[in-house]
Amino acid sequence: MKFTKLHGLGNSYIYLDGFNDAIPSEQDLPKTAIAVSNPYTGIGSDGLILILPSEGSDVRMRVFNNDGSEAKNCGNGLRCVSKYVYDRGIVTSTTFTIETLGGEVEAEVHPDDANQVKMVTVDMGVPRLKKSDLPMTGNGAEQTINESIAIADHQFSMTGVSMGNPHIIMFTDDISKAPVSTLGPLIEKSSVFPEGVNVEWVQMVSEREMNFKVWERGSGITQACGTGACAAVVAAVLNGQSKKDEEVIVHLPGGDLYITWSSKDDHVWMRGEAVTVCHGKYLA
Ligand SMILES: N[C@H](CCC[C@H](N)C(=O)O)C(=O)O
Repeated sequence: MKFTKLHGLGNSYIYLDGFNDAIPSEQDLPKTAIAVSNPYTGIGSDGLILILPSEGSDVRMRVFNNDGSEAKNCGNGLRCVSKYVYDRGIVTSTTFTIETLGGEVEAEVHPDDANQVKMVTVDMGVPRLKKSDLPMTGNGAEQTINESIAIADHQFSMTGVSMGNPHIIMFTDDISKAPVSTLGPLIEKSSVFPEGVNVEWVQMVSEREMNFKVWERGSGITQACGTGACAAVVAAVLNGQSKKDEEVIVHLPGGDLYITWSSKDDHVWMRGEAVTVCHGKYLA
């Protein structure tokens, strides 16, 4: 099986090109995601991403976490898919649309003088803020903004944001002390989140800068989460820590993303790198 490995700030996936190559059958996709993600017996990644033809958009992206579960969106994946389809001539324009389970987005690649794409901008659309959008249970308020929620004998102040996939954000004064590996999985699997959740901790540096760590639903600790960074900036604005229309630099473990929540159309814009690691043939 032919593949390409790409990463966005160290959040790497194995990409299969459904325009040019054969891809596994539907029922084999979860186990393929688990197998190729394994760093010892597979290729090593945070999951599997399919690049597919689309009925209504230019391209369709499907995302599988390294536990085989299918995600509804993936910001780093969208930037890498954008780089791939432009590099391979699957699209001929520098702007195009990508269909995801979480909705359609618009991407723009920024080729340099040598027509090489390093930076990509994605219009991630409108964040969804209702509890029912994640989904999540809670105190009955329609939105979860700095709401005190009890999980596993802990009390958390949480803000819930969906970017097509669910995110719960907590603010901390010291990101180095965020209990990502211990409390991340407990929150992810809590009954508060019937479909699971991506869990983010944020330390504000200023109105326009934050430090960020993530425990991803279905993949655990990753170097970066693009949808999570978007959700974190939305949460910061909702909590009065940042402002709409002001670009926020998000320092993730694997690098920086630039996020703006526009007041013009309520869309969230994400700008960041996309890197091709290798092309290969998976034989197992
Ligand atoms: N790493 C991805 C998020 C994957 C989300 C997935 N873990 C889920 O929603 O189940 C990103 O860059 O947005």
